[in-house]
Amino acid sequence: MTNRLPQKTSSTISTLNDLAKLANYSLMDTLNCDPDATENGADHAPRQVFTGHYVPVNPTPIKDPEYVAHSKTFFFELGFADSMAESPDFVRMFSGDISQVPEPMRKVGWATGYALSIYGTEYIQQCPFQTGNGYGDGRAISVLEAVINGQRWEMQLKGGGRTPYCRGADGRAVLRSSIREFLAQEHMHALGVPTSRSLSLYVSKTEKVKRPWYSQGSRSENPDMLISEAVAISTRVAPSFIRVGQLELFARRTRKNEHPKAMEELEKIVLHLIDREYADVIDRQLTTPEKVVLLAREFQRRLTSLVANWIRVGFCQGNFNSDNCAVGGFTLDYGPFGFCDVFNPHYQPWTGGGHHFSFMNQPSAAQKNFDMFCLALRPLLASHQDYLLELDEIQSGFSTVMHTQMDSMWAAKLGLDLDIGTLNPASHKALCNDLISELETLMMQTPVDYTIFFRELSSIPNDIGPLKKSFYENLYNNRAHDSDPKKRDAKEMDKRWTEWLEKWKTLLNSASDANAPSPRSSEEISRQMKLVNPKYILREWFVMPAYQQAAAGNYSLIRELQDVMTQPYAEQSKDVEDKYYRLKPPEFFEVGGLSHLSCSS
Ligand SMILES: Nc1ncnc2c1ncn2[C@@H]1O[C@H](COP(=O)(O)OP(=O)(O)OP(=O)(O)O)[C@@H](O)[C@H]1O
Ligand SMILES: [Mg+2]
Repeated sequence: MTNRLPQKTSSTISTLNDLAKLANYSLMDTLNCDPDATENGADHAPRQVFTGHYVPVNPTPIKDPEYVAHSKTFFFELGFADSMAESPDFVRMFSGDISQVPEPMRKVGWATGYALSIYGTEYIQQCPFQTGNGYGDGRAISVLEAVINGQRWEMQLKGGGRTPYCRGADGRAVLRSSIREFLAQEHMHALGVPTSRSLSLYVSKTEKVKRPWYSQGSRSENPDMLISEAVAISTRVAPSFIRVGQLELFARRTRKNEHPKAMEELEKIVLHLIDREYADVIDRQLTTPEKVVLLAREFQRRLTSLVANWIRVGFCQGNFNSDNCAVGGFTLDYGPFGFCDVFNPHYQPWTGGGHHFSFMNQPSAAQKNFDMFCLALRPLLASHQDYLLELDEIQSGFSTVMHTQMDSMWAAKLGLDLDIGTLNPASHKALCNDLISELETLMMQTPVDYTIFFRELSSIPNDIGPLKKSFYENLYNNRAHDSDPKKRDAKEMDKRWTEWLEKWKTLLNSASDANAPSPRSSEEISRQMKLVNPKYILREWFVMPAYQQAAAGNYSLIRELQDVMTQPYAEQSKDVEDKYYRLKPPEFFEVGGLSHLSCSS
């Protein structure tokens, strides 16, 4: 199994038959199948799965599927013709009916089991059997692995019906949550943040399910009604969908010696993961312990970089459990996520998510997932003390690596170069750190719109006038009652902002002074800053009208958001700017479904 298989050289895939020729099922062909599974994939009732890496299971098609959207960008990257998205056989397959797919595609999909840790604590009670054997892809079913232009991709239906891991739920996703995930994945990709991708989205014209949700304008924290919503199937695509929780499942079984093949299954999944996600950086010839240590180092690099990127763009993964943490190091599961409007380190879009998964705590949440990942690898190094020590070292170095990533992320957002050859690099770094921490305080106290603030700063304004476009005056006025005298006086605040701006400029200038190896012009700094500080962000109050209109069969806002949000760094038209480069209107604060979500499915 390798990612470098013979492939089609021509990049045009115009029909499902063209795509079928690229099918290559590495997971089903090399990993262990659950021996208790039914052969025909009609395995939809909740049950315990004791062994094996996957359960063959057929998706349940949605009734009367209708095309909603496909990602033109991703189709283009894959070499897919746009016309395919609405062609009957493609629609049939990606709305859940794989009974007629052309060979060598297979007429059976697969779901995988995984374990759950929340912020570093192992859970089994969410599993209805209290054993952890019922937990896994409850409504995500993979239907294809294909090698396209040298890259292996797995295509997975979300909302594809019940699997043995459904824990009694319906296996469905509703149109609302599917639109959110569909738009967010492609937006994140355009922002330069590693992510699963969106392929297609189809809705049922006739099939509905009930979900708890908020009544119009509700300010309550939890949903106050049940609504009936159309079901949808979106297809997401990634090199693999292996999660930290998946490694944990096999490691826990190994630790408890649950069955004779436990260790073998753990090793197999880890080696499979390396082939799927790390083949370019981990040599196939190495021994397992050597590979494991390299894997830990590389995953740590990817994970810390991912989280720094999340913070760069204002993204919060409100439910960063180990089962929502892809070991490939990309963003996975856009359920209780959100992009912050107002900068708030404690921002958490999901009411059930808790402070541990809030915006600025994501580095710690990532560390907890990394700890669980390392714990899962340990059985593979049990008889190799030296490698175990190396793993320990990597694990304990997490916060240092994370800090370095965060420092360079903030420096990039501020147009600063941490590594410039000034006379005293240590004092330069200390000045940068002071500047960043003062900025955090100011952004919080004012408060500012995170995206607009950094975008305005990217124009390197002469005074704080342009930055004030990002100030939430209404919130500021409310805080005028605050007992802290520093916050009481708007003039005092302006003064602090002005001082901060001056300090920032001094640092910018020192970075482009004559002593620097390659001084940068202001234009160049501004241009670079605009490549890391997006102008357009997928704010929840942009998405809500899109899914509301879609529920009435109008998909035009989805298309508009696809256009705008896949060029987040570009200066777009005046109309787009007026509509999408704006502070969050006061009436949207504290509104259920907009400012916070209680569940996402
Ligand atoms: N309607 C549903 N039917 C069956 N299983 C579900 C349903 N909703 C969620 N689940 C399962 O519950 C678990 C936790 O839910 P979570 O919200 O993280 O999932 P998700 O958004 O479906 O998952 P993911 O994107 O991580 O595959 C997942 O294993 C998921 O498959
Ligand atoms: Mg999930």
